[in-house]
Amino acid sequence: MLNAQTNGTAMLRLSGVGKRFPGVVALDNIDLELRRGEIHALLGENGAGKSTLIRILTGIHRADAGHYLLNDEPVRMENPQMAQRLGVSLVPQDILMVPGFSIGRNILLGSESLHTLKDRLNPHEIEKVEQALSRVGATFSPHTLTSELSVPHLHLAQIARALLNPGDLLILDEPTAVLSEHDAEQLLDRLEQLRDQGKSILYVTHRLGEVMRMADCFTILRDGKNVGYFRRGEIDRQDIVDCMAKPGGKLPSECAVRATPLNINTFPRLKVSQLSGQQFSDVSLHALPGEIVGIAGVQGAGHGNLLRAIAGTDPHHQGEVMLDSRTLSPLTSRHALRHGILLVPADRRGSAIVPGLPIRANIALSARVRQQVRRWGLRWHKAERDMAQRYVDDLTIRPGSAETLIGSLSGGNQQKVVLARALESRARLLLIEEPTQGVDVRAKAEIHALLRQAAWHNDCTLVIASSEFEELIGLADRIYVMRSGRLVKELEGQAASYKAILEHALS
Ligand SMILES: Nc1ncnc2c1ncn2[C@@H]1O[C@H](COP(=O)(O)OP(=O)(O)OP(=O)(O)O)[C@@H](O)[C@H]1O
Repeated sequence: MLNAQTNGTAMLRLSGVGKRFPGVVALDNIDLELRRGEIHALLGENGAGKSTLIRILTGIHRADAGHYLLNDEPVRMENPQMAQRLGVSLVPQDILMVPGFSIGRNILLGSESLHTLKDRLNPHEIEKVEQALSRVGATFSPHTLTSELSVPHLHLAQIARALLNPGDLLILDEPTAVLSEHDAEQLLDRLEQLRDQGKSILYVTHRLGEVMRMADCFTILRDGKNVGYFRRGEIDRQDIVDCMAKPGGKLPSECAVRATPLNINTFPRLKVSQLSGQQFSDVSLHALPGEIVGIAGVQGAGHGNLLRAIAGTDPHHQGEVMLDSRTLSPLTSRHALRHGILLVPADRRGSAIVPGLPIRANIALSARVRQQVRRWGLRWHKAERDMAQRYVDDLTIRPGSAETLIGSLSGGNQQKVVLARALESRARLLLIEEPTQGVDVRAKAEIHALLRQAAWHNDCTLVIASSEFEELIGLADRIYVMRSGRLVKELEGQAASYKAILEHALS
């Protein structure tokens, strides 16, 4: 066990680490020191090299160059098991769970008792998992199958797994990207406790508020290079953004104003009446043509389930959904899609990309997109390429060619491609869960600009479910607050403050 005396000494030292992928230098000559009892923020735009560095530290990738000292001993991390043995714990960006197993088995994977029958945990193990789950605020049972849980719940379970027996070096890759503010807060408190116990924490996030609050030092990567190391107090939020951005890059304006006001006397594009389904009940709401409507809720509030039911992907028990004054019956995903309702789910990377296809083909996976780029009824490759390249440029997707395989993009850049597909589909109603999870500050502003453009200029109605309330305040014309499966408040204009949303979402 570490003690206060060892705090501040180096736990890990990297020098000259490099990694190349075909056509990309992902990491170039990186030096990094992680000290005991410190939270070290690793920051950078999408594609800067953060996940690659983490994969090297945890034995998932091998570095092409450089040295790695752990506790002053040179190591060559052969695989993730070795990293775990040496006390390096990881909360990955993607969900890494065995699909048919219960959450309990997934959390204990590799350390279950030998006497345990298949998929049966003994009472001691169940208690251990329950404690691990409750430590991160999760309320579901250890027996729940992974297939029954939402994406945020799966992430919470992964965090619980890493915190069960955290090694001396804990690495977290965007752990709060899909968590509600409440759960994120709880995690940050827990990390501060672990730091006080002498653990070293390497923390990757695009939520700069989090690291401004708790990080002791910051390393900033840009295009695979280490462009800055700062101690707390030496740098503020704006300096970080400036340091992360490529020279000459500019954030799109976030404070745009709608050119023509919404016509509140027109018939709603979407009208939901007394809809009940899995984890929500008796929901009535409406959205006008060209309106951006937010549904705010903490994780588990049911806002994601509601969106999926409106899109016909999840079943509903009662109530109806009308699009442009026509009742959608039957309310199936195929039917909804035919009428121009498109869902962008939270698990975009898991469910919405084909890794072996280029960006261009991934955007054109949607039949609605393919219709836009046809000539004389045939697929028109040039139009498809030009369309995809436009999004690559507008959303600064990197590497910057529409022909790049999507599987080789960083997580945030993959998210941008999935959103590009939704925007290009020219839907009448776009239902988006957590539109900017895992994307950097610049891309966030770019995505907001494109969403506004879709609503204001292309007459698309947007319903956005998010647990990031500040995002909704900046983006939505009106916000419904959802709590425990019910809409509890509708807020608009000045009344839609962060405090008001939080009060209704939690009380
Ligand atoms: N398996 C791979 N094959 C080819 N290129 C890759 C692979 N993994 C990453 N890259 C490339 O390496 C660079 C760094 O990617 P990385 O995932 O480390 O970025 P990141 O900083 O973690 O981004 P994000 O914030 O979006 O997660 C990117 O240009 C990416 O396209």
